[in-house]
Amino acid sequence: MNEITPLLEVKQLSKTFSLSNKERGSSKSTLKAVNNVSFRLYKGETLGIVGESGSGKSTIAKMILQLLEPSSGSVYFAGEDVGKLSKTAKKQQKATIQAVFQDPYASLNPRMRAKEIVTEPLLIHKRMKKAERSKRALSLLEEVGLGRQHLDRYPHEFSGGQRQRLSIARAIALKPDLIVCDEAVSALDVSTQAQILNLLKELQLVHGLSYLFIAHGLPVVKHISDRVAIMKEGELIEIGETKQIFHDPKEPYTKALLQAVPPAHPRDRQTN
Ligand SMILES: Nc1ncnc2c1ncn2[C@@H]1O[C@H](COP(=O)(O)OP(=O)(O)OP(=O)(O)O)[C@@H](O)[C@H]1O
Repeated sequence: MNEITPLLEVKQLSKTFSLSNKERGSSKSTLKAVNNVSFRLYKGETLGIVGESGSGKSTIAKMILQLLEPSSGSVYFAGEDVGKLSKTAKKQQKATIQAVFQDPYASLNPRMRAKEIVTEPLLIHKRMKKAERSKRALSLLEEVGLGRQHLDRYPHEFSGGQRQRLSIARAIALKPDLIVCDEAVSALDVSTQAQILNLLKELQLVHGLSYLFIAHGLPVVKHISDRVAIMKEGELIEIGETKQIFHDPKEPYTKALLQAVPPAHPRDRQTN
């Protein structure tokens, strides 16, 4: 990868879902969840992706994380077409792209202790022996502002913000290049949101991480994003420097989003 090769490049990415009869009345039909989306993300950069619920943000995230096959288009990582990699290369690449989701209750195994949760990726990718992993567990927790006293706790023994710190510790365990944050702070109250955003920024500086930061409202992405992309009904309708998007938006839809008090997402009812 040379200096100008983007870390991540999404080219004309589309995803169409077939809907069953039940979902769409009597006739079978399809839904274009993502339509011809292209963008680039560079090393050390944060790209915010904002759009209302159903605009296709998570579907893009899933295609980048190789959890969903694109219907057409490609995802390039460090200049390589992910769809064309061998099975082994794909597995290796998966380790370099990690994710933090909105609901740590759903993404953290309730029966695992914090020390096991944060080091499980190292076990899966056979990166370390047991003794080394225990040491790493503590350093990972410390990196996200938790401590020795948290090592043996289960997810339900943490607050919402602490659980998200745990998700972040797990996401950085394999020293990835990119973290996809899909509504990662949406369920948290405003002050906890700010703390988690600050933590993400610190980790970005220390580890040279890139973030794809997905949210349904613009305020959340304002202080973390270098650039912001706006999604509407599966299409990327505007992309620009954060300053430009906030102070000189081109699209009427972006202007409307800026004026809107973002509606509470149905999943945002969890309190800290
Ligand atoms: N597996 C699936 N089968 C059928 N339709 C799907 C599937 N996954 C997503 N969709 C539909 O695709 C569209 C885009 O969904 P997506 O989850 O990507 O949106 P989003 O912008 O992330 O919204 P949210 O913030 O609510 O998660 C929606 O209409 C959704 O119902």
